[in-house]
Amino acid sequence: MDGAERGMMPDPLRSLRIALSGLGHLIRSERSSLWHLAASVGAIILGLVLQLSMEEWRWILIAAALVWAGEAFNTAFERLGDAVTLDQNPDVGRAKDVAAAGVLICAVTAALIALSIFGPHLADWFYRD
Ligand SMILES: Nc1ncnc2c1ncn2[C@@H]1O[C@H](COP(=O)(O)OP(=O)(O)OP(=O)(O)O)[C@@H](O)[C@H]1O
Repeated sequence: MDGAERGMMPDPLRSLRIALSGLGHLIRSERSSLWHLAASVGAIILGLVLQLSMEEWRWILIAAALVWAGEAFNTAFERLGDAVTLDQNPDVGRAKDVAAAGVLICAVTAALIALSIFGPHLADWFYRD
């Protein structure tokens, strides 16, 4: 196998490194990522305090992943839009608006999931005798 063929082989470590570098860029460059980070850490702490079940943790994991993935795709669209043109362009503007709508859908869904998991626990905690 020559060098070129080896270059064609999938390298899971390289792919992981690239993905982590993208995640680093997401956290450093997007202010909203800090809110997602705070919300994720907050949900983990609250989940530990309220002693969530395994099933409930699964839903919290899905909710957090939904928001992070939505934000990642939105940021990717923003970068691609900016690479196409920094001038005003209705198609770029519309693409960014639609990507932002995707984030909103993910965030609202995640908030509803979190409410349905934490709500009953918090109600029990507040109203117990
Ligand atoms: N090149 C463009 N042409 C037309 N409209 C644009 C363009 N770039 C941005 N816009 C408009 O401005 C909005 C905000 O775009 P921008 O790239 O500033 O993202 P943002 O929402 O500020 O991103 P974030 O806060 O997540 O970094 C877009 O949703 C779009 O309506």
